[in-house]
Amino acid sequence: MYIVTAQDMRELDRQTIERLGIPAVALMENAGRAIAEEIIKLCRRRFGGADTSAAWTLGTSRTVQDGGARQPGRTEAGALDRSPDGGAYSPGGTRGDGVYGPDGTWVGRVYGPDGAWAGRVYGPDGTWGDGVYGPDGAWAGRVYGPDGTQGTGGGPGIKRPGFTVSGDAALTLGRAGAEHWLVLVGKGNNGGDGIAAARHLREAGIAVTLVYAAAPESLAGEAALQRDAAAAMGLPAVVYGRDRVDFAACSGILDALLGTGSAGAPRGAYAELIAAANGSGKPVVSADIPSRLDADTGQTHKPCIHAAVTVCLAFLKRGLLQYPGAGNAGQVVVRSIGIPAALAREGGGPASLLTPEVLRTRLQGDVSRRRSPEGHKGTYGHVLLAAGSLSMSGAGLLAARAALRAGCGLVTWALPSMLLPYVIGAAPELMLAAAGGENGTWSAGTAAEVLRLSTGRDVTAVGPGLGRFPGDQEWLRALWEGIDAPMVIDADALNMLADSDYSSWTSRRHPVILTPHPGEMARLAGISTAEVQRDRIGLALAYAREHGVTLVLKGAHTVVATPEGEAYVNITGHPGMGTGGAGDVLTGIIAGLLAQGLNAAQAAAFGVYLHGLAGERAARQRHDPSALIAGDIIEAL
Ligand SMILES: NC(=O)C1=CN([C@@H]2O[C@H](COP(=O)(O)OP(=O)(O)OC[C@H]3O[C@@H](n4cnc5c(N)ncnc54)[C@H](OP(=O)(O)O)[C@@H]3O)[C@@H](O)[C@H]2O)[C@@H](O)CC1
Ligand SMILES: Nc1ncnc2c1ncn2[C@@H]1O[C@H](COP(=O)(O)OP(=O)(O)O)[C@@H](O)[C@H]1O
Ligand SMILES: [K+]
Repeated sequence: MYIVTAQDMRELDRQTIERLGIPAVALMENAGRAIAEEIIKLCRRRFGGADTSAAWTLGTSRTVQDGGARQPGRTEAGALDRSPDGGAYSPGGTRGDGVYGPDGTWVGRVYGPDGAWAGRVYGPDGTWGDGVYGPDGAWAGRVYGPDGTQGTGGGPGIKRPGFTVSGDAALTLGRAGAEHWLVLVGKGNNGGDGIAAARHLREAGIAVTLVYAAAPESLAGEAALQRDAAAAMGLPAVVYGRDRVDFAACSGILDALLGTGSAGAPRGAYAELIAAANGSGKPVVSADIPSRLDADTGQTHKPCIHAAVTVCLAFLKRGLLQYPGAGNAGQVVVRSIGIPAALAREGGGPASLLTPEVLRTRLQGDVSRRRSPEGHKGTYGHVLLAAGSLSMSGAGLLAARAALRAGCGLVTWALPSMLLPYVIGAAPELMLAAAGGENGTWSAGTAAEVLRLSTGRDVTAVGPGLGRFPGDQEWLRALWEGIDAPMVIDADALNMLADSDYSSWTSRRHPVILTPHPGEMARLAGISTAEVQRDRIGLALAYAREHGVTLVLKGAHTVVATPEGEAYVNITGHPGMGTGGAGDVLTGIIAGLLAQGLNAAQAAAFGVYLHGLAGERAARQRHDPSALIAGDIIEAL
């Protein structure tokens, strides 16, 4: 899934319209339909799947895969469901709508292999009874078996006749009459998308009222065409500031005020409508992006819409992945509107969301972690780790153990000799090597020993728990220039780099992966942490390209950027991972993957993805995610 800037989007739009000859209004129609469909899904979800109108077409079920393991909580194909506890799976991997957890709370819905909503729950034998009831006795919806049979009263299925007719299930809502949506319309194309959606909602029997932020006469182009079509259909419309808008009476709000063409803080009526929508307590669905979120950086202007769902059109916008904006977007659903992905590829490969599919296809990585039947420890590579000091020996231990759990064959951990007796036995699988440092700290003179130890090793990782010491920049330079294998550089070793003019060092034959958290990134780039966070994707891309390194900019939605100008944004992981040592674990994982032969981009991307997944898994095993500690991530790998 591609991630684009507003400028990329305008260019892709232009090419679709000019090169392919697809009229702009056709794209807007597609956008409107997609938004309406997502609103209808939201309406169904709100009633726990009790809506039966679409049930007469059969959904399919799918198993959500994450590189081999089933992954509850992430709907991969369309929706970025960030709730780690979003779904319940049957042993067969199917999940239904209206599924209730043991505590009586609704746990979510299921998507089929084609990305279509499966809608209902299947029993282990493939049949389903007429009603599924939650623990509180409320009816949770009806279920069809994979063969199209539907049971009654919990009994086995009744075969339906061979001839069936189905309607437009995606635009059908059984209890549509109970809904009334306000559609907030800006004067640009975002507003045009909203009006097109309103027409489709109306067709589905949902009452809509258009609320124009500006005089309707100010709309131009395709948006004006939509305005006229809506008027010709008799859609009720009011103008904010002139007519009364009753937020209390509506059941939901479509935010089509401002999209990728907007800039700065919202003005006048726009600001008032955004504040009123946020304060209404009603679910808000945003068209493309929440109004006044910066589509490129994720910065939010005041006020900015807080959406329950964002229906992002064509391609994922960068700002939807970057905080704070990501926190305003709710569930993000990316919907096609007829702009071919091939155009995005031609345009030089923008950033991608890090999914198993992207790992396999764009990065061409083997994410199976398969072992060869005739493999042995030598097959899977040897990591040398230079890490740990008296007050931070645990950082080295975490990184070393994580490398082993990532599957590499051997790990040698070089550490100050004074610490050696204390860590012997802490992880018996490790090999230990003393590298100077009688007082438990590193010294510049240990460079020669680390270089000697690196000979014949597949990768060297330096940094976790290293500390700073006199002459450390020259120490790192010696390793940089002398180690004839890929390197992973983390923690204090990054601070050494930040204090050095390392672009003047002899360039390396083998790749370097830097894994800074935002504070370390700030030092590397010579800017403030706030500036780093302002545009993480843009900064990572620029830094990786300029310095010829693979950069892993850590933090929520870690960005991996390559020297060739590609970026990957990861969405596995969760806030429980904000705990000391979690980054050391990542360093170990990436080094372990490099040792097994993955290239720098593959190891960084797959490492970040796995690290997040393991963190999610580990958190589920705790009573509360905040109890997670870094070692748990290793155990969950
Ligand atoms: N084929 C297509 O066309 C496709 C279009 N698509 C859709 O179009 C959207 C982009 O549309 P867009 O470029 O028209 O810009 P948009 O976001 O509606 O806003 C511009 C308007 O807002 C105004 N305005 C700006 N800043 C403001 C502020 N701070 N406070 C208040 N007002 C402000 C500005 O007014 P002005 O400053 O000119 O007075 C101008 O009138 C995109 O997000 C997607 O939804 C997609 O479906 C793909 C196909
Ligand atoms: N909110 C979050 N969501 C996802 N991942 C997170 C979150 N907070 C922290 N992490 C991950 O945890 C790790 C923390 O690394 P770092 O700050 O270097 O910790 P340490 O230096 O203690 O090892 C990073 O990989 C980061 O991406
Ligand atoms: K919007």
